[in-house]
Amino acid sequence: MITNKVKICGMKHPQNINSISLLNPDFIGVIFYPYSPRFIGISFPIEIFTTGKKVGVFVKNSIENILKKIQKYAIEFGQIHGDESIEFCEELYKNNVSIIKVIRVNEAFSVIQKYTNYSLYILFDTHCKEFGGSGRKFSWEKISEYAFDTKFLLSGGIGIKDVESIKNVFHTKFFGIDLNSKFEIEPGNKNRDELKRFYHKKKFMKFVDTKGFYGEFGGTFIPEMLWPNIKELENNYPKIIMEKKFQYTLQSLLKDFVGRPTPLFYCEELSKKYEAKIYLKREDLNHTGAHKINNTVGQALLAKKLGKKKIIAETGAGQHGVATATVCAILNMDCIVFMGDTDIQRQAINVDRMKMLGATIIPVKTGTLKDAVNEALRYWIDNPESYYLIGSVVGPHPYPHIVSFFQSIISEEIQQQLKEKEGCEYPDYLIASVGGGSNAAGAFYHFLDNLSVKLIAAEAAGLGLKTNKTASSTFHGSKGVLHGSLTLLMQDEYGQIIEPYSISAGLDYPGIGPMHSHLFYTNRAQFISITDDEAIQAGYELSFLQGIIPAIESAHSIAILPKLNLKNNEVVVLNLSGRGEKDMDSYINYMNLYHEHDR
Ligand SMILES: O=C(O)c1ccccc1NCC(=O)[C@H](O)[C@H](O)COP(=O)(O)O
Repeated sequence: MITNKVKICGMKHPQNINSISLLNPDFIGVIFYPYSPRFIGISFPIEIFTTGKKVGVFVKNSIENILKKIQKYAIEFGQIHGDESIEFCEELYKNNVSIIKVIRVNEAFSVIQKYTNYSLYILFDTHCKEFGGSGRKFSWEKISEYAFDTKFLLSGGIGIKDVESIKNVFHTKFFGIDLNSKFEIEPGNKNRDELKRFYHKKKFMKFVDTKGFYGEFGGTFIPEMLWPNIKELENNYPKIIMEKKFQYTLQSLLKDFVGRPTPLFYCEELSKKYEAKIYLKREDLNHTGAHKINNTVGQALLAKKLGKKKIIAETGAGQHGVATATVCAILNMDCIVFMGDTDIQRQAINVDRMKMLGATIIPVKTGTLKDAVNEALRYWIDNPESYYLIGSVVGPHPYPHIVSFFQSIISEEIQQQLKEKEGCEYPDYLIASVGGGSNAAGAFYHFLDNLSVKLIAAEAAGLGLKTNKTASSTFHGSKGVLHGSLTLLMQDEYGQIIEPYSISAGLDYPGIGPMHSHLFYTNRAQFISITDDEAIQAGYELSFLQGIIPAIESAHSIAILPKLNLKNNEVVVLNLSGRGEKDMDSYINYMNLYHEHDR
């Protein structure tokens, strides 16, 4: 389990506190122990704390002093480090102090019992003569002996290298971690960049287990011949992605080449119509016209680091193919794109774009996206020196994890932008369309554990749920293995894949990624099916109301709006995953047919 709570302890300079507050720690600790090099001083302007619950750290202090400090600085928690008597704790408790009792681990855990009635949390720290801030770890195995109900934080020498082991602490009372000296430039002065990297890494390892399962979905179900390729990727990706240099190159490209951050646009007319506050996350404004490039930049850099020179990719709507060809062009890599011939016809302009960017297109006979994936996997078996750059949160582990992580920039930005615009980091509703599910995975990512955010996934119902022309994988799907992972897919009684259909080339995939299957099974996200008709109408509505022609994939999300019972002032964020130029023929043909039918 990876816990969400982080306490950052021991800053003593106002400027430093200010900049660390911007990372939104859950708790900020200041030290009132004069013998500590992190002692906050006698008169400190503590009103500068902007976020996080304030924790005062006290060692062998008197009750009177503790209460005075707590009152003066409006402190919310008293962390006590001495060998306090039970009467001492009781007195603080009676004075409404929320106690964090520190247990220096070399004591028998039975000693904790007497404190549990009066402490809100226990903080386990390494036993040392300084009482805290030693930078030394204790053996976390000992924690398995802890059997009381009070939640605990882990502390003592925790650094950036510990993220993996934190994730492997399985204890129901494990509540948070405390960071201190391992993130310092000098005592009392925290290194914001290092802390940022820690947060980043912690978020990265969230949700998926080490074998690539999201709950019961995911994993690696592949032919033996692919095993070495997958293992090479699995063994190297966390290390490479977390490297400072890799992150620097990735962030620079996202900013200067892709054009991030994309705007969060308030839609006045849509908001009036649906009586809510509706925002669009403008992924359509990315270079190449969709969210797909967030992932291709990341994976192509990863491939380069692995020493690969040739990229292979599949594409449905052509957006992933174009994004891959674009990145290969700028990074000077060979690019082969597999594409179903049905899609080649529907997305002719994207085919031309890929060719112009230098990619080789391999048509897959009588096929769409699923056939393109099959063919790409076959090619990869025969050409293991190449890198398979998957475009959605599908495929064997670690692909769903890698793709969702590279797309998580979407929700990271939404959080920051909502804070600026609404003063709150999260919306009431977050809506995104799901084919394989990469744009939705990115838009949901940082909100997954905030249960007050209602996650809505728009699936393609095609001509209707009751027809055989549909791509609603949750409605028609059952558990099975698709393209290397256990997930929900549309299959017949013999386990053969049912051909999906949607007017949107990007949504007619016969399954959804394992993360989405898990969100569906656990009811964390609601999946709503949208017909071609509804999507096209919604695409026209967004065009004339807001001046934005959406990709038909994204129009499925717009079509969700009338289906929600929105209340005034509820904040809705819709991920506008792509722009509609590539779909002009489909829009126009559909409307012509519609009007012919009317006549
Ligand atoms: O940090 C100090 O100097 C300190 C001194 C005396 C008592 C407590 C102190 N720190 C408060 C903490 O709870 C620390 O964050 C905890 O001991 C972990 O520190 P570290 O080992 O440096 O990560």
